[in-house]
Formats: sequence, structure tokens, C-alpha cells
Amino acid sequence: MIEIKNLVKRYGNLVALDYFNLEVEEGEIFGLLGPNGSGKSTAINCMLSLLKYDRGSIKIFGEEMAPDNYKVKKQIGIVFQDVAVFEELNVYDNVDYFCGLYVKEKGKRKQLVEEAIEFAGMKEYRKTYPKKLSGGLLRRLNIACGIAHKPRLIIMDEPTVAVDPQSRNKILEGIKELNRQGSTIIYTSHYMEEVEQICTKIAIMDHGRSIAAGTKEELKSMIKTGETLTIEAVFVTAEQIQEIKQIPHVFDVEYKEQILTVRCTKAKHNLIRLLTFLQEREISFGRVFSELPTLNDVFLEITGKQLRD
Ligand SMILES: Nc1ncnc2c1ncn2[C@@H]1O[C@H](COP(=O)(O)OP(=O)(O)OP(=O)(O)O)[C@@H](O)[C@H]1O
Repeated sequence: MIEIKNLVKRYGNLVALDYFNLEVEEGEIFGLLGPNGSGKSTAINCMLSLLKYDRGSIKIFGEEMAPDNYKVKKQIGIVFQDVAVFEELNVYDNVDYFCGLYVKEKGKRKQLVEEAIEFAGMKEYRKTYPKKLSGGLLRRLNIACGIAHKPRLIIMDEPTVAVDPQSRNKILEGIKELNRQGSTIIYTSHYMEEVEQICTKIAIMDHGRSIAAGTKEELKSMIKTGETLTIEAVFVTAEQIQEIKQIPHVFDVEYKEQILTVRCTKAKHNLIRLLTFLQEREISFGRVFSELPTLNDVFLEITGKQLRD
């Protein structure tokens, strides 16, 4: 459905997209995950022909994307990070305006607008003006405006930044529902938990490149980490840390502020082995956690840094 090949975009000397590649199939909720400044918004804006790029190609629905390709643009819904609604129109009229850009027939449009308002959980606010809405409700209105015409492809650029948990859940559930109803979704975020929760495919971006892509299971199987053990331990010597590194399947040990973090490859009994070691050395410890790999581990192993600083 989307095919981006070797996209390069420079802002002056800054290379924002550096031979960026992406493939999205119909029916996916596709997460574009990357730290701030990794090039997510630039990729989206190029995809929509809102930005010119220096080289590479973008195909959407099998067609070359261009600023005047309205046939393709008509089938795309966009929800930007910054809310873009009209202050002088109430909720209903805002959604009706944006839907009207695509759907001219009044009866059909009325039904679509009603559905979008219901979908955003804003029925009781239909006559309310944007000024009176909370931040979370404004975001939901922004989404309703972007999706009312039931586009085949919906692109959302960080729709949950700085929203309250209730609206955030509503938005995430909404994205899944839109997907169930048949839309393919591209979703950018730097919140890895959200991407893990809703996306069927993920591309991880860093410095304008897609550094890994696949399902979350595929991404996790690309890395060495099978389990991360975290233990509160009051005092561990440098010598003991070296000994822990020798325990089978352990490949990385960190000890900071009385927290021992031990990364192991996938194996049975990693935790038991480590706890036995601590008991034998009479190292007193408190709470113990065992975590399966996260997308942050994928990012950490590939780039050597945390997804979130
Ligand atoms: N109009 C612009 N002019 C110059 N540099 C820009 C411009 N827009 C973005 N950049 C730079 O390009 C790089 C990629 O930015 P972009 O906004 O695409 O990243 P992002 O992953 O979407 O980040 P965020 O999560 O903060 O939105 C960053 O270094 C950014 O500072």
C-alpha cells in the first residue's frame, strides 16, 4: 500500500531522512517509532507531498505520490500533532467542514459526521466551541475531523502527546476500531508502550533511517536480550559484578544507585541462577523483577542508547 525507497531529505546541512525505506501493507496498524528528532514527522510530510525531498520515491496505493495527486490524497486522512480546528465553529460544524472537503452529498455527510462524533465520544459536546474543550477533548475533535470521511489510509502524527490517560485510552481504542472498520493506520510515536499495545507492524527510526522493522515479536527476536533481571541490592562489589558476568547466559551487567540490572539471553533458570549467586555471596537484596525484552531493548541493542533519555 505504501512503498518508500531511499528517501533523502535535507534541511540545509541537516540530513533529516537518510535513505529512508518503508513498506506498509493494507490492513496494518503501522507504528513509526523513534526518539524526538529522528525524522518521523519529516517522513510523514514527505509521504503526503507537503514537503519536497531531495531524492528517492514514494508510492501510495501503487501510484507515485505527487502534490497534485488528488485521487490518492482523497483516500487519506491526516491527524497532525498540532490541533488544527476552527475556533469560530462548534464541534459538529468543525467535523462537518473537514468531512465536506471530501464528501459533498449532504445526507451521507450528516451520517458520517454523526458517526465521527460518536466515535470520538463527543456527543454531548456537539454544540461546544473549541475554546471550551479540554486538551484531551480537543485532540479527540482533531481526530474526528481527520477521519470522518472514512479514509482508506489514516496517518496520525503523535496523536497522544500530552493528553490525559482517559483520552489517551480512548484514542488508542479508537485507532484499533478504525482499523477493524477497514482503515490502514500509520502512527508515529515516541511512546514505545503505545506502539507495543496497538501496532501490528513497527519500524524503528533513528537519525533519519529505519533501523529495524517487523512485528514486535520479530523485532525482539533480532536481539540478544531474552530477559532483563532487575534487583535492588544494597552493596555489590566490582569483583562480584565481574563474577555475575561469568554466569551462563548473562551478557551485560550494570550496577547503579543500588539497582543491579542483568541482561541475559533467552534461557530457563536465569533468575534462579542469579539469586543463588547473590545468596551464596551473602549479598542482601530487596525487590526482584524479571522482564521480557521491550522495544527499548531492541533500540538499545541496535543504537547503544535508550529510546527515551
Ligand atoms: N523545518 C525545518 N527546518 C530545519 N530543520 C528541521 C525542520 N523540521 C525538522 N527539522 C529537523 O529535522 C530533524 C527531524 O525532525 P522531525 O520533526 O522530522 O523529527 P521527529 O522524529 O518527528 O521528532 P518529534 O518527535 O520531535 O516531532 C530534527 O533534527 C529537526 O530538528
